[in-house]
Amino acid sequence: MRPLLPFFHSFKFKITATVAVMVFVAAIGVGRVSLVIFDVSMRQLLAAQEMAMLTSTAAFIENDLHSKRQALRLLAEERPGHRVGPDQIQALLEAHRSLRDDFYNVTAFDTKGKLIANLLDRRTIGKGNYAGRDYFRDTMASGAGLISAPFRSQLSGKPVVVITEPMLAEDGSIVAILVGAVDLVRPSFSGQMRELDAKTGGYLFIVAADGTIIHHPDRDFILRRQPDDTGAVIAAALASPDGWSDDVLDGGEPALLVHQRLRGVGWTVAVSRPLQRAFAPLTNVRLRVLAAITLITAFAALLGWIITTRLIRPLNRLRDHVVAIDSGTASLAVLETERQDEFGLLSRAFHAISQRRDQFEKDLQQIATTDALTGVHNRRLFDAFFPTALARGQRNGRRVGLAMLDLDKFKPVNDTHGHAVGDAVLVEFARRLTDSVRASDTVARLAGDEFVVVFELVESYNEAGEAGVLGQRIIDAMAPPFQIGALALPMTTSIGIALADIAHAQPAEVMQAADEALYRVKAQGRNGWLVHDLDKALSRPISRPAA
Ligand SMILES: Nc1nc2c(ncn2[C@@H]2O[C@H](COP(=O)(O)OP(=O)(O)OP(=O)(O)O)[C@@H](O)[C@H]2O)c(=O)[nH]1
Repeated sequence: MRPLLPFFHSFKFKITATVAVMVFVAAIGVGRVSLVIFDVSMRQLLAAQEMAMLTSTAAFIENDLHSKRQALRLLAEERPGHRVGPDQIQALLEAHRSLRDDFYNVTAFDTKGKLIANLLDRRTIGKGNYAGRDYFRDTMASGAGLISAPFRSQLSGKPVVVITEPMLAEDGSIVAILVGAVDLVRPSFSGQMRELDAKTGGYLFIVAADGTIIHHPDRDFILRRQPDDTGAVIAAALASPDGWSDDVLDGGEPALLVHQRLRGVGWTVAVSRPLQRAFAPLTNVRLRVLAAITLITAFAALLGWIITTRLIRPLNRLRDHVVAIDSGTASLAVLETERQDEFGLLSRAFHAISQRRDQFEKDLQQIATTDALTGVHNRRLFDAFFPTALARGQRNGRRVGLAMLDLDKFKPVNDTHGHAVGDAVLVEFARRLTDSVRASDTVARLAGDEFVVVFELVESYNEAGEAGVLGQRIIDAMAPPFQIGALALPMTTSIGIALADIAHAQPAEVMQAADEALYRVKAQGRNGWLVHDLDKALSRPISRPAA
């Protein structure tokens, strides 16, 4: 399993995370703005709905009041005869008992304010005087019917509004005033209003222009003027003829208030709904928007992942190429792509850098393994190469030979002609040595005037002979004097050759054998070669005297 940490550090993950975060932020932003717009529109829509319902309720109440006035007016016009007395009016009222559908009670007063008829209770006739009542005085003064302000009835003790209608004589003078009382606790329109209350989850109330409550679901509020609990709501309802607001506190809770004024009577009908319930659909929408944002973000992350995976494919290929080149399973050529995008540029740049580095490594290798003076291999290369050459020979069944060479009497050259001439002699020696061996043989300078040649023998049945040929060829190559400037220096070399044993030979052993052979040639007068065969079958050291 791949470790998790590199995954989180991966370019793909970072891009995907960036895309997801950007989409999330954008979705949140768009979502919020949309929600605000939606919220405002929704509030306006809800308020408009409420207003439409309220308008129909207001129309219903106005119609109801109108029909009540109409009923009283018709009654007033049914004046019984020329001389109208209390008994006739009482009889008239009792003949229209259906008035109780519209009114809690209907009474009649004479022009002095004396009660002369009572549909509900005859016994009160003649008792009390109502001349001081506003509705009586105003009706007498104007000669026209009216709808009173709300008050508590002296007769019934109920909170009422009364509708008045003067009964006129033929000459137009007022004979009596008919008064229909509407019970505010049980008005005939209350059924309609209760229905409205239930529908809205809030409540409906009616308030007079002076703030006196005419209708309220809490009966204790009726006839009270702006009680503390609902004061703010009532003040807001009275503030304008009609409209809505959603920043009113009703009983400490934010409420949506919609209100409309009844033109005929100046009352205000209003609905108050707790905002939380009114805007419950908004909460649902918010949750849905949140779910949508989560889905969009997840989708964007997935899309980002897929796209990034596709986009960075060339980068992965480039990485694979670099890994393959590094492990030696591919050549630098795989980096030479035709792509024209950034990955193509990067790949070609890698190719150029790698080529330069390769060349540099080769140069470095060359410098590290070449003898600076003579240009042949140096000791470092020999030390690394010789054991592998031996092993390869053992694998292939080919014997390996090692010739160890040392210039004879080189010190006097230095001493006599100087170090520079000595250097030139070494260079010339190396050149002749290289020319006299096969291209497949390896020449190296170990130190000072010591050189070696590593060679693989071809004629396996006559290795010693072949080695001798090589030795002699080198001796012959050195025979002509070394021409160094004007100097012609006669130089010779001594050569010790060791033939490695195929089965067992170790580098040190072979080197020692070659060294011993060289020592023996030196001891025998130099300028010659000697072969030392390490093979058990050919244990007899073969030597040839120097020519
Ligand atoms: N010019 C020059 N001389 C070097 C260099 N390296 C070593 N030498 C000298 O090479 C000489 C090697 O001398 P030897 O091999 O010990 O002695 P020789 O005179 O060759 O005697 P034999 O080998 O016994 O014949 C020494 O004088 C070193 O100072 C070099 O790079 N350039």
